[in-house]
Amino acid sequence: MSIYGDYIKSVIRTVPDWPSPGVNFRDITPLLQNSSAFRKLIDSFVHRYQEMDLDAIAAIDARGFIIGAPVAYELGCSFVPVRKKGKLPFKTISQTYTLEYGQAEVELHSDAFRTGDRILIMDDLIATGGTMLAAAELISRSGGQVVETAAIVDLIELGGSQKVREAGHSVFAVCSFTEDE
Ligand SMILES: O=P(O)(O)OC[C@H]1O[C@H](OP(=O)(O)OP(=O)(O)O)[C@H](O)[C@@H]1O
Ligand SMILES: Nc1ncnc2[nH]cnc12
Repeated sequence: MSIYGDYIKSVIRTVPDWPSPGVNFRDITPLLQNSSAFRKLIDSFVHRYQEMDLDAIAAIDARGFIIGAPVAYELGCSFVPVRKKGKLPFKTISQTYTLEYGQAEVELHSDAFRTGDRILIMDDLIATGGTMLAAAELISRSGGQVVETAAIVDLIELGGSQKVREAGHSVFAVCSFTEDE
């Protein structure tokens, strides 16, 4: 959690029963609309990672791009998109993962990193952890070193961040939500 964690959390909106009954959707659009909150969010990440000697930020399609690009710009490191299947034009490596219903696939350009590059993976939110784990697997397979995985929100009760940690990766989240919040 960052020093701005409680404030950032207070500007995230919960939309009950969206996109389906029983889901509490954690909507970051009010946070993005609030320039002061968005600046604090990006500054939190920059502060945490400025001494970590990162080579690149690998951000996950689509909401991960919103935070990954400004953080890469501020840190002066590369920005690498981890995209949903079928969006990247060059040679790709891909990783399938399990969603609540069915499977999905993320892809990375095969020349995105050099062996040993220090990579931070960024996404807006960790729920079951499937997306973050698939991205980490892709980075590792392409020779990158996953320094940390980072998100704005951790839905702790869904167990995703725990799974990512059990796979050997460090996890940083600016704030977290329990189901009843
Ligand atoms: O931890 P998980 O259970 O894998 O879920 C988290 C992922 O789900 C959401 O993305 P979504 O696939 O809805 O795509 P979007 O960013 O394009 O909205 C979110 O942005 C994360 O990437
Ligand atoms: N509850 C949730 N809120 C926002 N994004 C999500 N992605 C997966 N689960 C989510």
